Amino acid sequence: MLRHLHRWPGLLAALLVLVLAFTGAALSLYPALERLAVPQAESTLTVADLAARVASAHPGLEQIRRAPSGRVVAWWFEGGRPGAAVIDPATGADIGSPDPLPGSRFLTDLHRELFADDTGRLVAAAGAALMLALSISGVWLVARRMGGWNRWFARTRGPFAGRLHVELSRFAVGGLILSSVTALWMTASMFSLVPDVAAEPAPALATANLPRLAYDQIPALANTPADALKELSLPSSGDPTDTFKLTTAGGVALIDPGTGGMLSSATPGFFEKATEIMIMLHTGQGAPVLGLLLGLMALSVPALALTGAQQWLAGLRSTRRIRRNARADAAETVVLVASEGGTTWGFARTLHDGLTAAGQKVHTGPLATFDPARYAHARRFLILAATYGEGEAPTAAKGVLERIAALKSAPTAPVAVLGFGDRSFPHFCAFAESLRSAAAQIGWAELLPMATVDRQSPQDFARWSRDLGAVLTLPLDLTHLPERPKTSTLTLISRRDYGAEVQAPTSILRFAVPQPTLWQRLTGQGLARFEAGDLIGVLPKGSDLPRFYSLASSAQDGFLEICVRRHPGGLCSGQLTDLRPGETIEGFVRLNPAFRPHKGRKPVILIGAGTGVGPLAGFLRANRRHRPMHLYFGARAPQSDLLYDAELRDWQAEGQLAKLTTAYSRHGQKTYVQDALRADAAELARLIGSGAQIMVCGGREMAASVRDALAEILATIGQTPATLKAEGRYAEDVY
Ligand SMILES: Cc1cc2nc3c(=O)[nH]c(=O)nc-3n(C[C@H](O)[C@H](O)[C@H](O)COP(=O)(O)O)c2cc1C
Repeated sequence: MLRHLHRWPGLLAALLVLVLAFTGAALSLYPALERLAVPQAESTLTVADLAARVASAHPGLEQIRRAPSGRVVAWWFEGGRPGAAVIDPATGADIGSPDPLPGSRFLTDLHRELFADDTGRLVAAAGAALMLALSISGVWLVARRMGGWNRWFARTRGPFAGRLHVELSRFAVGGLILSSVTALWMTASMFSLVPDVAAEPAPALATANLPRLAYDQIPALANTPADALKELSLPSSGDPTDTFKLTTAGGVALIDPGTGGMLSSATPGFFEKATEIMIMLHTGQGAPVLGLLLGLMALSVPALALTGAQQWLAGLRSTRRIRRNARADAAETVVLVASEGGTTWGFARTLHDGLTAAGQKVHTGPLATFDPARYAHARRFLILAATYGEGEAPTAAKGVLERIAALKSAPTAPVAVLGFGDRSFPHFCAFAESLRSAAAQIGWAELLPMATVDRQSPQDFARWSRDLGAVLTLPLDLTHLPERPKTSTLTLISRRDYGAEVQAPTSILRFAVPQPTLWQRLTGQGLARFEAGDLIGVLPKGSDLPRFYSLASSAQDGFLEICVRRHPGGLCSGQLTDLRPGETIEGFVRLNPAFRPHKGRKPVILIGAGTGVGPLAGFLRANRRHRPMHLYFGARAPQSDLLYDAELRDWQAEGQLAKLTTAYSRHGQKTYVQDALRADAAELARLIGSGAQIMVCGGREMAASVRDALAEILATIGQTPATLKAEGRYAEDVY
C-alpha cells in the first residue's frame, strides 16, 4: 500500500512536481540576490530618521515599505504625479526602480499558479500535497529499506540508483516536507481557509489644526529601529484629521501627527503570525540562507524522480512476465526472488505458474521488497536466491539479511529457501545459506530444509518442487528449461597466442564492440557499459548454459578483451581458442562491481596467475592517473606464457605500473606468486598499512595459497585477510 502511495502519485505528479521544484529552486535565489543587491540600513537608524531622509528628497512622501531583505521602497505624489523608487536608507536617495528583479514575476506566476489564476493555484497546491505524500511515504520506505527507524541514517547498499535515491531522500526530505506544508498553508490562507485576517487598529482621528511634529519628535517613530519597519503611511496633507499608520512585526498603530500620541493599536493574532512565518519558511524572504538550502533540496527532486522511475522500471522488468500475480496482501503463497542475471526469475515464473495452476493464490516479487507487514494472508514464504561475489547477495538484495535480523518477531508463516549457485565457486549458494541461518536465528519456522540448484539444473529444481508438492499436498513436478540469455554478436579482431610450449595454450582474444543503441546507452543494457573485472557470459555453440570470463578491458577502450586457456575437452574454451579473426561469438555482459579498484590514489596490489592476469591488465591499462599499482604475476616460463609481456613493459615505462614482480613455476629457480609475496613481506606490510587494496584473480588453489601467504604478512601488522575483506580491501575473482 505504502509503495503504491509512493509510486502512483509519484508518476502522475512527476511533471507538476518537477515544474514546482525547478521554479522553486530558481526563486530561492532571489531573496539572496536581493539581499546582496540592496544597501542595508545602519543598525542605529530609526524609522523617524529614515522617514526624514526620504521626505527631504520627496516632500510629497506618502508611504515607505521595507521588505525582509532590507529593500526600502518609497511612494510619493509630486507635481500632480505619483512616483516610487527603491531608496538607499543611508542617504534617502533613489537608487532604482521598484519593479521586481527580472524573471521573478514570470517564475512566481508559474510557481504559484501555473499562469491559471485560482485553478492554477489549486493545481499547484495539489502538487504540494502530492509532494507531501511522496515525502512522508518516502521517509517510511527509507526506514523499511534500511531495516528499521534506528537505522535510518545507516550506510546504504545495493544498486547505484537505489542508493542515490535513498541518499538524496535523506538529504532533501526535511526541506521538501517543510516546503509542501508551508505551500499548503499559504494556499489555504489565500482562499481564506485560515483565520489570519490582518489585525486592524480601531479607527481614530488626529487632533485637527495642530502643526505636524518633526519625525524625531514622535516617540513611536523615534523609538522604532528602521529594520523593524514593515510599512509607514504618512497622513494625507489634505485631511487635517488623518494619522500616521505604522506597521512593524509587533503590530499596527495609528499615531497623531500633531501630538505624537498613539491613538489606537492592534497586535497580530496567532494565525496572522503563523502565516507570516510560513511565508518566510517557504520563500526564504528574510532568511536567504534557509531559502538557498530549500532551493538546493528542491533541486534533488528531478534526480529523485529519475532514480525512483529507474527502480520502478527495474522492478517492473523483473516481475512483468509473471502472469496472474496475486496482490501481496491477498496471496497465500509468497515467492521472493534475489537475482542478478535474471535466470532465477525464470525459475520463479515456472514455480508461480505451477502453484497457480494447482489453485494457489501466489504473489511473486523481489526479495528486496520483503516486509512481513505486506503479506497479511501469507501461509508460506518461498525464497529463491542466487549467490554472487564471494558468497554474497545479488546487488538488489543487499541489506535483506540485516532486515531479517532486525525483525522483532519471525513471520508466522513458515519459509523454504532454495539457493541458486554454481559448485565451481568456493562459496556455493552461500547467500541462500546466510538467509536460511538468519531465518533460523529469529526463530522463523522452516517449511522445507534448504535445497540448492547447481548451474540452473532443471533436475535439481524438479526435485525440490516435488518435495514442496509433498509438503503442500499438491501434485507439483515442475520442469523448467532455462531460457537462452539475450546476447550480442561479437566479432574477433585479433588474437595473441601464448603457452603452447609449456602445455598451457592460452590466447588473448580481442573483440569489436557493437555500437550500442541510444536506449542501451541510457539504460546501461547490452554492451553499453562494462569495466575490466566485469564478466562476459559466452554461449558456446551447442549449449544454452553460459560460461563466464573476466573482462580485460572496459567499454572506454573501445574493444572487449578476454584471456582464455584451452582446456582439454572444454567445449567453450575449445571454440574460443579456435576462433579466427572475423569469426563471431554470442555473449552478454554481467557486471561484477565487487571486483574493481576503489576510487582514489591509495596503492593497489594486483596478484594473478595465468589467465587471471586479464582483468588486472585491464586495471593497469585504465590507470591513466598513475596511482601506484603493484603487479605480482605467476606464469610458467618467461618466453612462453607471460601474457601482456610487451604492454607490461610499456605500462611500467609510462608509470601506469609501479612495480612488476614475476614468478615462474617452470623456469630457473621455480617459484609461485605466493613465494614472491613472502619475499616482499616487509614492503607489502608497509603498503597495506598505508591503506592499499589487494585484488587477486586466478585459479582456486593459487588464491588459497596467496591467502595463506598474505595471512602471514598481515599478522605482522595485526590484520587478517578477513578484516581486510570486511573493509572491502581484499577482493578475489576466483575460478
Ligand atoms: C560473478 C559471479 C559470481 C558468482 N558467485 C557465486 C558464488 O560465490 N557462489 C555460488 O554458488 N554461485 C555463484 N555464482 C553463480 C550464480 O549464483 C548462478 O549462476 C545463479 O544461477 C545465477 O542466478 P541469476 O541469473 O538469477 O542471478 C556466481 C556467478 C557470477 C556471474
